[in-house]
Amino acid sequence: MKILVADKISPKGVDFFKAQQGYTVVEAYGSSPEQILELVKDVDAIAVRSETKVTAEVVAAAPNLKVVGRAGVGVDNIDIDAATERGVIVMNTPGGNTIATAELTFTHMLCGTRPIAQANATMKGGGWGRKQYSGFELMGKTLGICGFGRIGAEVAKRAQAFGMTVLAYDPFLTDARAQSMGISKVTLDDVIAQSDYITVHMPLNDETRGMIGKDAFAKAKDGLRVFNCARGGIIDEAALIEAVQSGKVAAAGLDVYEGEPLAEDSPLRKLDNVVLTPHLGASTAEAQESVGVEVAEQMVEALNGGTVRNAINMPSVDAKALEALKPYLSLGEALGTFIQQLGGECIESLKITYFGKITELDTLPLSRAIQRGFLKHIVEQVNDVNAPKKLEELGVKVETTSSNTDTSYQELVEVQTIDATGKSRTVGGTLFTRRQEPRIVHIDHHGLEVNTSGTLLVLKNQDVPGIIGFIGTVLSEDGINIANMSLSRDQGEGFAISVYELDSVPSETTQSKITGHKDIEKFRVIEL
Ligand SMILES: NC(=O)c1ccc[n+]([C@@H]2O[C@H](COP(=O)([O-])OP(=O)(O)OC[C@H]3O[C@@H](n4cnc5c(N)ncnc54)[C@H](O)[C@@H]3O)[C@@H](O)[C@H]2O)c1
Ligand SMILES: O=C(O)CC[C@@H](O)C(=O)O
Repeated sequence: MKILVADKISPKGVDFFKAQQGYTVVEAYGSSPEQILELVKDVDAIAVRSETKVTAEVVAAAPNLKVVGRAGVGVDNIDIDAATERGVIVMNTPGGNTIATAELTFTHMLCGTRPIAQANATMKGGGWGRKQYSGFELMGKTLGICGFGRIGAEVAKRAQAFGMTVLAYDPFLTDARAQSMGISKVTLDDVIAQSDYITVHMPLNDETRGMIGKDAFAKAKDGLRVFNCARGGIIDEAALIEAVQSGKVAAAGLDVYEGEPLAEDSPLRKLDNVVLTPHLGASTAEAQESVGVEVAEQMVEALNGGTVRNAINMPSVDAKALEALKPYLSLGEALGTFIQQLGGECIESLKITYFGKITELDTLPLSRAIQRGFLKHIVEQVNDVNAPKKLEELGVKVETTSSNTDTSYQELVEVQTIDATGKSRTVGGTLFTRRQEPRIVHIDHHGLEVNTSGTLLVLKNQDVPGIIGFIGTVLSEDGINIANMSLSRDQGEGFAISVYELDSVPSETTQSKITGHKDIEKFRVIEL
C-alpha cells in the first residue's frame, strides 16, 4: 500500500503507517495543487489536515485511491461527492480535537472580555497603558451557542463554570440533552436577541453561511461579543467589520476566515478589538497526537479490509457489531446479485425487508452489501461507498424496512424488485443456524434451499413428469455436473420452480434446447 501524507500530521501517526508491513509512506507537506496531482498517481490512500484540497481532479488522478483520511473534523477540503462516486472512503477523526478547540474558543472569549492581547502589545512596545485596558466579567452574562455538538457542548460547560447563562440554537439538539446540560434550547432569533456573547460551532454549508450577518447584528444587543472557531463565513466578515466599526459589536475573536490564509490587507487585521488566530483550534500537542494516530489507525484498518470507522460516506460499524454481521454480508451480496438477474431489465425499485432476530443488529452495512451485490454485474468498480449513488443514477429507488411479521425462519432477509411494468420478483435468504451458512430459502415465496455461490439454473415449468430427467440429460450432453438441486411444486397452479446448482454456465446450444421444451415456461442462468 502506498500512503501519501500530504499535510503534517503527528509523527506517531506517520510512524504507525511506516510500521505496517508492505506499506510505503510518502511525506509531502506544503505541496502545490499541481504537485499533489502528480504525487497521487499511484497512491492507495491520502492523509490530510485542512491545507491539502482533495478535489475531484485529485480523485480522478488517483486510480488506486481507496481511502482519504482527515486528521480532524471538517472535511470541507475534500470533494466528498467525487470520492463517493469513485467508491473512495472518506473518514475523519471526530472528537480528537474537541477539547483543544473548545479551550481556544474560551480563550478568545476571555480575550474579548479582558483586553489581554492589546495590553500585551502595548507592554511589548515599551508602554504601560493601565487605564486603557479595563475589561468586563463573564459572570452573569448570557452566551448563545449556535451549533451544540461536541465543541459547542464543551464550551457550554466552561461558560457555566464561569457563571454564564447558556442558550443554544441547534435544530438537532433534543430537549432531554439541553435539560441534562442545564442550558436552554432556543430559536436562532432568541440567541441573537438575548445573548451578550455568541459563538458558532457548526459546519459551513448553505444553511449556516452568513448565519451571523447584517440582519443578525441589527437584531442583537449593543456591545455584542462574537466568536468563530468553527469555519470562516458562518459569521459574515464584511458585516462583522461594519458592526465592529459602528460599535455594535464590542469585541470579536476569530480563528477561521472566509479565505485562508487571511489576506494580508484584510481590514480585520486593523480592528483593535478583534483578536485573530491563524486556524489554531486543533493545534495542541494532545489534539494533534490524538487525531494523527487515530487517522493512521483507522486508515490502515480500512485498507486492510477491516472495520471502517468514522467514515463520512458509508456506514461505520464498530468491530463487535461488524463481527456479528459478517456472515450476513455474503448472504446479502448474493441476494442482491440473484434478484438483479432474476428481476430482468428496467428495475425501478429495490425493497429490502428484515425479519426476526436480524432486526436487532445494525443492518446498514448489510443493506449496502445487498445494493453492491445488485450492481455487481451491471456497474464496474462498485463498493459499499458508491453503491447507493450508482443505484440513484440508474433510477432505482431503494427502500429498507424491518418487519415483526412471523416467518418460518428465526430471521429472514427478503429482497424484492419491481420493474417499470409493475412486475415484482422476490428472493428470501437466511443463515442456517448451526454453521451460519447462507441459503436462499424462497423465490417469489416458493420454498427452496439453495447455496449462495456459483452458477444457478432457475426454472419455471409445468408440473409434469420428465423435466428433471430432461435437464439432467441436456446438461450432461454439455458436460455440466449438477452439484445440487432444489424444487418447489405449486400443485394448485400446476407448475414447479426448481434451481439447479451447476459447475459451469450452460452453452447457448443447451440453453436453446431448454427454451425449446414445451413444458418449460421460462428459465434464467444466474451467476453469483
Ligand atoms: N478551528 C479549528 O481548528 C477547528 C477544530 C475542530 C473543529 N472545527 C470545526 O468546528 C465545527 C464544530 O465541530 P464539532 O466537532 O463540534 O462538530 P459536531 O458535528 O459535533 O457539531 C456540529 C453541530 O452543528 C449542528 N448544526 C448543523 N447544522 C446546523 C444549523 N444549520 N444550525 C445550527 N446548528 C447546526 C449539528 O446539529 C451539530 O450538533 C466544525 O465546523 C468543525 O470543522 C474547527
Ligand atoms: O487540522 C487542523 O489544524 C484544523 C482542524 C479543524 O479545522 C477541524 O475541522 O478539525
